[in-house]
Formats: sequence, structure tokens, C-alpha cells
Amino acid sequence: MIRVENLVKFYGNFQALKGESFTVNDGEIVGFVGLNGAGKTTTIKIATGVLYPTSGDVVIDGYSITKDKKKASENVGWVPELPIFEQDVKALDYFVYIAGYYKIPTNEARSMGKRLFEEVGLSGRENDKLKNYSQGMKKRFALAVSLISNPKNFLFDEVLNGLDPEGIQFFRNLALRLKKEGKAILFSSHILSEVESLADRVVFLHKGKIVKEERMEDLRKLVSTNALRVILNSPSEEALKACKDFGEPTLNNGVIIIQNFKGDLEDVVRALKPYGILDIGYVRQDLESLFFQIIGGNQ
Ligand SMILES: Nc1ncnc2c1ncn2[C@@H]1O[C@H](COP(=O)(O)OP(=O)(O)OP(=O)(O)O)[C@@H](O)[C@H]1O
Repeated sequence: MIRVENLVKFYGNFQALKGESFTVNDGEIVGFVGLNGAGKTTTIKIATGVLYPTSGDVVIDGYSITKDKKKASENVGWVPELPIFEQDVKALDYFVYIAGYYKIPTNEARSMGKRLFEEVGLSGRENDKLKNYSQGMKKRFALAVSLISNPKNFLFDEVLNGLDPEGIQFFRNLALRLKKEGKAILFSSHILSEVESLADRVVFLHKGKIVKEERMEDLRKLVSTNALRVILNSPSEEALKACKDFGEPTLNNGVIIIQNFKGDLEDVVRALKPYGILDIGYVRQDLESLFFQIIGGNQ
């Protein structure tokens, strides 16, 4: 469990974090979203212990990152925004070397490496030099490294950035497996469709402050609108007229949108049945427009 407690961070005179608090529970995937410069990386770096907060704390499984850094960081797997591995060594050899820090014997580390390389889609590239890895491959490698100590908590900073669709799929499967195992996962991302499909909860950060924190299922309710979208087999003027009893319909490219929908879905279905209903449902806003709505109110 990761508890961010009233974090404040100044870089010189500039205040990047303004008293931010939130929690990532065990067995939960939390999406961390915000515009460039909102303070996501700063928060994550503080949580890993590589950056010191001006005030506040991050508590990981009961251990404070500021007071008990060793214990707190032991149980954190971190994938940085831009993993830089310029080493002139083979990837698997470097993996084994890092595993040595966790006192994992060489043989065990090699077989663990092979298994994890496969899990992140790097099979067959074990003997390539890290300096020759592409940015996406470095991300995949960093993912494998974050799993070495089997930590209980994960911080993924823009992990999807630079990953191809296959890499994104690997990450998705990995995150869901970790969640099932009861790990606490915080992942920052600008790809809101991925956040929407993966996260149990979303924390919105804007200019160093949390502007909203919501469960995904509640966000989904927020993103549905009171407009109804109907596709008919024969979308005639007559059908459009029938829709007027339920709101303000418009017909475009065979799709009827009934704005300000009032009434029962069942009644609409009954009224439009003669015109052959192919599809009917509420219009959904995407998470992206909701995001701009949220930060728009917090400028
Ligand atoms: N080392 C630093 N020195 C001075 N200012 C910094 C430093 N690191 C970050 N900042 C500033 O702190 C603010 C937060 O930066 P941070 O990298 O945490 O944002 P972010 O939400 O991760 O952004 P992005 O989505 O672009 O990665 C920004 O205004 C940034 O310019």
C-alpha cells in the first residue's frame, strides 16, 4: 500500500507540489493523470526515494520513505519515465548483475531473467547490448528489472510511452497479473484510453494539486451524457418525428442523436421498433473530455 501524505516540493522558488495526498491500496491499479508539468514524475521520484520532499511523506507498507528509506524502498518496483541504460553489456548479463544487489544467485537470476524477458517480450534479445536497445526495449527491460525483487508496490511513470501495441499488451497483462497478486500499482499516463481500461481509480493532478480522485466505475457514470444515439434500418423523417417526443433529435449520416433525452429507453424502443432498431444507447464522453472539464474548472 502506498500512502502519499501532504507532499510539498519546491524546486528553488517554484512550488511543484502543493500538499498532495492520496492512497494506492493493495490489489488496486491507480491511474495518475495530469498535463505536462503537473507534478507526476516529482511525486513518483519522491515515492521511490530518489528525490526528497520539502515536506510531507510517502508511506509504503507502513514505512516512511523519508525516515526509513531502506525499508520503504525495498518493496517498490519502479519504471522511470526515461530509463537510461547505456551500458556496453549484454542485457541478460546486466539483469543478473542487478539481481546480485538483491542477493539472488547467478543461476537463479539467469533463469528468472529468461522468464521475465519472455514476459515483457524481449525473448531472443537477451544477448543484445543494452546500449543498442531501442527506447521501447529499454522500457521493457526496465519493466523486467522492476520485477526482480517481487516487490509489493509498483510505480510506473509513463510506462506506455514508447511502447508499441504489443508492448502495451504485455504491460496490460503484467499489470492485471500484479493486481491479482494483491500488489499496489500507481501508473502515470497520458493515454487516457489505457487508463480507462486498466485503472480501478484515477487521481487527477493539476499544478501540483489533486483536483479529483474517483473510482473508474463512478467516472464512467460521469462520462455518460443525457444524449441518446440511435441507428435505424430506415432512418426516415417520420422516424425523426417520432423521436421528438423524447428530446431534440438530429439526423446525420444515418445516426439519430436525441439531445436532452427525457423519458424511458423502453418507450423509445417501442416507438422506433417499426423503423428497425440496429443500435441504441447513451452517448459517452471519453475520459479525455472529462479530464479537460475537470482541469478547466481548476485553472
Ligand atoms: N529538477 C527540477 N528543477 C526545477 N524544476 C523542476 C525540476 N524537475 C521538475 N521541475 C518542474 O516541476 C514541475 C513538475 O514536473 P514533473 O516532471 O513532476 O511533471 P509531470 O507531471 O511528470 O510532467 P510530464 O507529464 O511532462 O512528465 C514542472 O513545472 C517542472 O518544470
